[in-house]
Amino acid sequence: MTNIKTYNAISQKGLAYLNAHHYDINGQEEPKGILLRSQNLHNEVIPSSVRAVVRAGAGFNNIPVDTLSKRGVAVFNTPGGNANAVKELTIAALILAARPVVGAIGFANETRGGDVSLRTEVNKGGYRGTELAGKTLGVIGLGNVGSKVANTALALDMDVIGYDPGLNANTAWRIDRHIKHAKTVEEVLRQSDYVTVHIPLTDKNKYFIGGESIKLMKPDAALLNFSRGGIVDDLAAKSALDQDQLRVYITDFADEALFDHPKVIITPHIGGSTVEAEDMSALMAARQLDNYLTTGNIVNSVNYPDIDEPFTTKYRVGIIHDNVPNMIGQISTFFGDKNINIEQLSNRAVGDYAYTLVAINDFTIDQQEYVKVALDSIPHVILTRRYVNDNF
Ligand SMILES: NC(=O)c1ccc[n+]([C@@H]2O[C@H](COP(=O)([O-])OP(=O)(O)OC[C@H]3O[C@@H](n4cnc5c(N)ncnc54)[C@H](O)[C@@H]3O)[C@@H](O)[C@H]2O)c1
Ligand SMILES: O=C(O)[C@H](O)COP(=O)(O)O
Repeated sequence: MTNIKTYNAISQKGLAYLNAHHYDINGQEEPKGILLRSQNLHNEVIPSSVRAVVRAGAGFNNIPVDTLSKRGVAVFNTPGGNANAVKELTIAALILAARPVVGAIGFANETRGGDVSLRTEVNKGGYRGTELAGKTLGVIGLGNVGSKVANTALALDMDVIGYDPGLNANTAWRIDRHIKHAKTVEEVLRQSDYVTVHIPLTDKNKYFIGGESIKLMKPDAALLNFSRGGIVDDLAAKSALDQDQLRVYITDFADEALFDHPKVIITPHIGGSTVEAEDMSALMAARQLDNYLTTGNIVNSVNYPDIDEPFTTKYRVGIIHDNVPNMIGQISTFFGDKNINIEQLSNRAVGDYAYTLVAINDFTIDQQEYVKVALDSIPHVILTRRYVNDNF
């Protein structure tokens, strides 16, 4: 059986899917795949047997993607699998930023003894809040999470302004037409009463919201970070709170520097922690992993191009290679040399890498051995794998 190594608590739905498809979970064999959530893989030794690493979740900054790409290991995530969960918690955070709910609960518990209702009624004035309706929400990053937050905020009668230079024709349709599109992040920061960040942690996005950005915000604005620690400069946020340049900071990422600050609310990275989101992300991850290992189809990869074709021939050969000229010519020549008929050839490239999937019906053992050696000898080929269709 093919062994899959897991890290973190992976929902039973995903594990059951793999079990039902004849995988062993954390068995004795060298693993062919790794399934994980937030475990930091940067310092782990990843066995040479591993062909795929799948993140049940959105953020993949915990995975050494560049190193794995050079080794021919496909890395996947599960976009959108937990977006609704993060949206709901972000909306809760907006309400916590508008109404002093946390303090009010503490106050209610302190009024025990004597005439409770009289004391709460006399003193509740200290817990008056404001309403979200009519205020402006700035959303930085309008991907799976940000687009849902933005659309929901409209339903709360907020005005919404969004910023995402990476939107394309496929992703822009998710966003309600009443959302104003900002050309610069500065526009969002200046105009918003609430700013929420939903972007990945990359080298470019490290401290995307720092001291200078916070200075552009209204002094009574609220800042929300349900993306990743390190996207907002927590020390800059703390300093702005201390100098009344920011009203409240709510983050899903604990930081020693922020503990016990009266204007900070910290949650322990629970944005995606709902039963539904964990089930959905694990199931997506398990399906994508099985699909890749058994058919060579790549869906939701973060390092290689997606190719998702029905497996209608007896064999396929998947070739991961650098995105350089003349690869398809060289690959098909070797098949032609041995008189192997190619039924279909799919090729896509993204960034530095490309993927070629060759579909074949008649493929003798001799031909298979020749093709493997020949393809591996082509400069810029990173990995070749053969897939056999059991249903054929
Ligand atoms: N708190 C949690 O538990 C939790 C759960 C899910 C996701 N996340 C985090 O939230 C991030 C976003 O999740 P998602 O599912 O929406 O991802 P996504 O990939 O669907 O969307 C990210 C969007 O950010 C945009 N973007 C990237 N850099 C930007 C920048 N500098 N300025 C503006 N836009 C930028 C991209 O174009 C993309 O549209 C994830 O990368 C992850 O780190 C956290
Ligand atoms: O990027 C994500 O999907 C979230 O941060 C969720 O992380 P988790 O799987 O560790 O809860």
